[in-house]
Amino acid sequence: AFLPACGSDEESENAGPTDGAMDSQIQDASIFPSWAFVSIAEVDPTIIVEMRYITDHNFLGTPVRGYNAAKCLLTRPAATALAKVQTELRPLGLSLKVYDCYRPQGAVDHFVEWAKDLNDTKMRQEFYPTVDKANLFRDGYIAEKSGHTRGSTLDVTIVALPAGEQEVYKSGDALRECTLPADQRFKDNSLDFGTGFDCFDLLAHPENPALTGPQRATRMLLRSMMDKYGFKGLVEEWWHFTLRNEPFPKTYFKFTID
Ligand SMILES: C[C@@H](N)C(=O)N[C@H](C)C(=O)O
Ligand SMILES: [Zn+2]
Repeated sequence: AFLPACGSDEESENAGPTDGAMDSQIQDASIFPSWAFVSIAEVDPTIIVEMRYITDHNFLGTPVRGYNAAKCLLTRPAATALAKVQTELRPLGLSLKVYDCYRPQGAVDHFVEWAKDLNDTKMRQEFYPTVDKANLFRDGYIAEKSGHTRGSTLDVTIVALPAGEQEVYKSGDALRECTLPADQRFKDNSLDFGTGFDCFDLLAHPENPALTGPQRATRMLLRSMMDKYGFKGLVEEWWHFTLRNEPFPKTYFKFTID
């Protein structure tokens, strides 16, 4: 049987504990461990799921390997903690919306292959308008060993209810910079966090001083709610969170999302 890749070199914000309660139980990271993972829809069906990497509307401009179903899979402790955040947000007329959850290692490998082709800048205008493609990994916007692959990391935003309409992206549509004001960039139904999702830019850094007061407050709301239930943010991306006490801090899973 395949033994999972293990190691601790990962995005610095995501360094987990040195050992995980469940790591030693993993036999084969290529097989879906249903005892350890769950679809968020089964835990809280009110959380909006908009898995971007199964679509063309992402920084590659093409569906990513390993995403065969639009499911948000998370480890059970991460899913339970996320449902608690949702329970606090709902009475405020707000809901979480997830863009990415568990990410198979094959998908990360696809990101790495894409990054090597510096001529493929199809989606640059929207997703990394000011950063050289060659620097996206170096600058911390994408990780070769990602917390997502350990199953307790997710990309998430907040939507006001009832959820507003969204634009539908079709391959080849004109792109607009993710750093533009909310009424000029891609029309997501998210609250205004100052940038779009997967906006690889200094403006996506949670503490960027150029944000307006309301944008800062929206980021603080998400971060404080996620923090309250055990998630830690990332310095480069306002949407990315990892469960601090993640059950598999050393296991990079390979199973596909089916
Ligand atoms: C690619 C982006 N959504 C993301 O999740 N970035 C972090 C750094 C990662 O790849 O783990
Ligand atoms: Zn992420």
